[in-house]
Amino acid sequence: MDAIIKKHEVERRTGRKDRKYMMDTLLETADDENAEMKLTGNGIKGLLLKLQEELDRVVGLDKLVEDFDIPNLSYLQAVVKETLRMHPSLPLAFRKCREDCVVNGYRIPKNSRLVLNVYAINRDPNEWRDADEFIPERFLVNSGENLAIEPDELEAMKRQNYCFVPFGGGRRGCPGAGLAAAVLHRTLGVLIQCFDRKIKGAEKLNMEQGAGFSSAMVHPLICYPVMRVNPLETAH
Ligand code: HEM
Repeated sequence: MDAIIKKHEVERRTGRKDRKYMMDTLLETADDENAEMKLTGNGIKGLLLKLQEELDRVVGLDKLVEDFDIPNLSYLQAVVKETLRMHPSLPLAFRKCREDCVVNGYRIPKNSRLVLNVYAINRDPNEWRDADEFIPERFLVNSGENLAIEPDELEAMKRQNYCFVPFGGGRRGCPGAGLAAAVLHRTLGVLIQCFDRKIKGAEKLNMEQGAGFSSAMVHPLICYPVMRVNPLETAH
């Protein structure tokens, strides 16, 4: 993989290229400093305070977040969705075409290998307002964007015209989506409920995402947890 990336990088930089492949698009995105919103320390602080306010109001301070609390934590759900939209763990999904077909005017011959660019679909500027900005509010019911959180994830995706596909879609869509969502909400909920955090280098925080087949950050985020409330103690 390193060799393929290197070859594309060399060809791109020396202008020796007559065709553009998906790898080139991914490399361009990695190079473009405007392609990724850089969340500031203050931006993250405001977001975390909003999450803590919701958790305190809905769950309280004397018990941990539980599964049955999740439907009432709309902002937490919106943050998880917006994170998966901007940073899908698998930015590409793969298919093989079983018969000749035409999609959007493009003829796709039988047996073609297809790579679906989940990253680009989730940030399609025709579907998303300010597509490269982290705006969890877009998923809230009153956002006016018709992307509101719905109990039936697959139905919601269909209505959104498949513009939000962090778990892929169709028959080979991720079968672990429900489990992943449950674990993400509960884990993130408990972490934010119980801890504040000190971010190393918060003043020049950079959320830039690297190129590649998993969504690693270019600059790893290092946080130190600071106990905020301990519901396990408060309960006794
Ligand atoms: C945040 C967590 C996760 C994300 C973002 C994610 C995303 C994805 C994506 C994009 C695909 C490809 C779907 C497609 O080609 O249409 C996939 C496939 C798959 N995922 Fe996940 N996944 C997650 C968690 C999980 C978990 C927890 C499990 C199992 C417990 C799981 C099991 C699978 C399996 C077995 C496939 C292959 C399905 C097939 O080829 O038919 N995933 N996942």
